[in-house]
Amino acid sequence: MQALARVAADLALTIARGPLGGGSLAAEVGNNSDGDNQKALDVIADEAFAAALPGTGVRWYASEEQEEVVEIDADGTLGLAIDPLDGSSNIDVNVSIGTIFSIRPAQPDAEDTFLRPGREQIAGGYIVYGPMTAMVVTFGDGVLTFVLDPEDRVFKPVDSPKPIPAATKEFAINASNALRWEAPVQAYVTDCQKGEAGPLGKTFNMRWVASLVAETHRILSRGGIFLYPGDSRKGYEMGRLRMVYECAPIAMLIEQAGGRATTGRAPLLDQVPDKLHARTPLVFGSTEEVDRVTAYHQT
Ligand SMILES: O=P(O)(O)OC[C@H]1O[C@](O)(COP(=O)(O)O)[C@@H](O)[C@@H]1O
Ligand SMILES: [Mg+2]
Ligand SMILES: [Mg+2]
Repeated sequence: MQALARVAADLALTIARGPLGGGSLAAEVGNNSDGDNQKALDVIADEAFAAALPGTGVRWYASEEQEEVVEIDADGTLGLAIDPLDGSSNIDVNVSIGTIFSIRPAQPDAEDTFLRPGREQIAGGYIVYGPMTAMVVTFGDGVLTFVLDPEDRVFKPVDSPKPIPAATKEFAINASNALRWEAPVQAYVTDCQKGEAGPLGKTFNMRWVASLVAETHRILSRGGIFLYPGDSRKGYEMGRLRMVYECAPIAMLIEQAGGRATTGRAPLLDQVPDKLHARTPLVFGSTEEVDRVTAYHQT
């Protein structure tokens, strides 16, 4: 955790300086294993986290930016899966971005460490680089929040978020894909949009930041429901978000904060990914609405 915090404090400074560091942090520098464009900051973040890990007890390092698991220390007891830079499309528009991490017991086999249910995580969390930089983490017994003090560059504990309210009137989904969603998701969002006169009987607000960390931070702060379902675009049958280093740690945090996280159909933390970069549909947030989405999938 100290190594993660040190790198995060450095990244927060790099991000805050933007172009003052020389060159664009959003410059395209290649493609990752998922076919995504890699931005300069994706690579800077990945290299910085990997370089900070020797001697910390981490054996296996799995990153969105690397095709395969990397061995750090052969005698380490932990596996670290990481999305070094989440919300890459927001780097050059000065909107919140983040890092998502998941810590697991190391297994003898590199991939087998991560191809297991999210319930086996030791810790899950994120760092959000926004108007303030904060680290939010769970070790399986509630949620802890630390804010980076820019004056001395130390992460300091602050009050934990209150439990996520069970009821909400705010949903988050990339509505540009509406015509391609599966029928249950189309039906649910249409019913949200019908407002008070519709079957849900309340008027909803909508948000879409396009940074999973920022959406999670908002939902931990005031509730809400987030959906990234599968859709009919090629390669998006299972949505966009990756199970091992995006969805599993976020789901652990959300459950620890009293919310719910599912695939739309079943608890996310019970699912077993079939490959390191496997995608999964993700629905999480306030329990009443997440349960409602599950019910729409059952009818
Ligand atoms: O551009 P879209 O389809 O709205 O997707 C936005 C989602 O993609 C992501 O940016 C994916 O993460 P990366 O930036 O790490 O690839 C999420 O943070 C966000 O929720
Ligand atoms: Mg991401
Ligand atoms: Mg990323």
